[in-house]
Amino acid sequence: MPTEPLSQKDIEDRLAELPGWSLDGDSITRTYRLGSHFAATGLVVHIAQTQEELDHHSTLTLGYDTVGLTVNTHDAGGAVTAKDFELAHRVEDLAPSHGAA
Ligand SMILES: C[C@H](O)[C@H](O)[C@H]1CNC2=NC(N)=NC(=O)C2=N1
Repeated sequence: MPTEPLSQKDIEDRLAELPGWSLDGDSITRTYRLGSHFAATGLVVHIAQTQEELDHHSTLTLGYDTVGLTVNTHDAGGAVTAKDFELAHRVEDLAPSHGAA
């Protein structure tokens, strides 16, 4: 997976395919709402497993019933790369099984 920084247009085009995700400074970010604190915690664990598989890690924020992700690519100097979108798509695929909205 390439780690070249993506252009602003490429980022915007890719975000258009990811409802709920947005650009926050030099990172992409999404907050999921869950049905309970326990469900939110379970989602965090599942995301952590996926991040280990990808060897690509976001900053995860666990709230009462929310999970926030904020990610960019350290190896690209903190720019947004295709690896960040790969993680975003993987999380989008697994979040519904936790009842995430
Ligand atoms: C050594 C290890 O493979 C690298 O440090 C990985 C770990 N997780 C990572 N996560 C993120 N977000 N960006 C990286 O560049 C990165 N690099």
